[in-house]
Amino acid sequence: MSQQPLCLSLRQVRYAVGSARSAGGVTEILSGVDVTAQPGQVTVIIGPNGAGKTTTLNCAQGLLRPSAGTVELLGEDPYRAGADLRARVGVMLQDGGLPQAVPPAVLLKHVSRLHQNPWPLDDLVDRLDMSDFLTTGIRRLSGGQKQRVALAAALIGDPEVVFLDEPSAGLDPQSRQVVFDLIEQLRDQGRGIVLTTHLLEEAQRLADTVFILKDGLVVRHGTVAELTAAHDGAHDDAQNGTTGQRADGPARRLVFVSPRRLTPEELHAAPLPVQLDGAGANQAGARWAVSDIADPADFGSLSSWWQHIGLMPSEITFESRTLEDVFWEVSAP
Ligand SMILES: Nc1ncnc2c1ncn2[C@@H]1O[C@H](COP(=O)(O)OP(=O)(O)OP(=O)(O)O)[C@@H](O)[C@H]1O
Repeated sequence: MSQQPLCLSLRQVRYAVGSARSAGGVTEILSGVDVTAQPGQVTVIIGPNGAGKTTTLNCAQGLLRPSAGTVELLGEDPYRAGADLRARVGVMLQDGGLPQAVPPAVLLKHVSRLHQNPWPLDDLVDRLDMSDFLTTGIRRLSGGQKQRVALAAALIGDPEVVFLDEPSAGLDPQSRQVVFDLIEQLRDQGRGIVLTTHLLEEAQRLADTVFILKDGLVVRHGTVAELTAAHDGAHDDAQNGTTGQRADGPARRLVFVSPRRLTPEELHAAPLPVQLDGAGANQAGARWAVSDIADPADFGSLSSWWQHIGLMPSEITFESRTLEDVFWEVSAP
């Protein structure tokens, strides 16, 4: 990865709730998180529910004070910094946090007046395709429309760094495209964008750098190409983050269709991790994925396994390895 100045750095950030004297004791939510972001890049944080993504963003924005570690946002400690830093940062929270009684036009004009060099409102309305509902009370807007208002509110101050917590949650494909295009424009303008998402296709498409969080720790990080390569340049951040890479070159994902259900014993005997593809069920006709086929020996061992269990797949296809494959590898218990 190129070494540019950072717009955000979290080093060994810990965050705990509760106290030793309370009934539940202390619960550590972040256990030493390292995340960095550069201007002109989209940095994506992914991880299962409860991994600590929102808590990481909250520490990065100065909304929470870490119990240990350091946070620098545009060179300052965001928890102690004043209004000057806040004016350079845009934030779109997961629950929007929008006032319900006013229409978007009133809200955005008000927020715009709080900034010295606001983004021209007409341009933002145009880019986010908001003109149809600009004068409707926010309470009456659909989830996707509210989402776009929240994004506009995060951008109206013309920020250098933008935090977006699940920006495309609840959006239909067309609105999602509008938001994706805008995120790409923000990146091209040299802003730093840090976002969380559960949509791994979205992460794969937008991310310059991905951080995968699990149980309050970054378990892997790198570019999408690094994370999905056979011999990857991605960084294993936790001891258990390694995936046992072997050969150089692009890794492939093999998908086979099983004409019958596979037993737990058969799956246990597989030479490589075999997982149901997507949300499929273990039944006749199920699609099974093997996510890290790096050389012919892998294919040979799979073939021996099929022979051993007496299974003739009705279909075999190779696909490129995706971020979703990496996600499943590192999020397996
Ligand atoms: N103030 C708090 N007190 C107790 N537990 C908390 C608190 N804040 C967060 N948690 C817990 O910490 C864990 C991480 O929460 P966080 O919201 O950061 O996860 P997340 O990765 O953003 O999850 P999701 O994908 O569901 O949005 C969760 O188990 C959550 O319940």
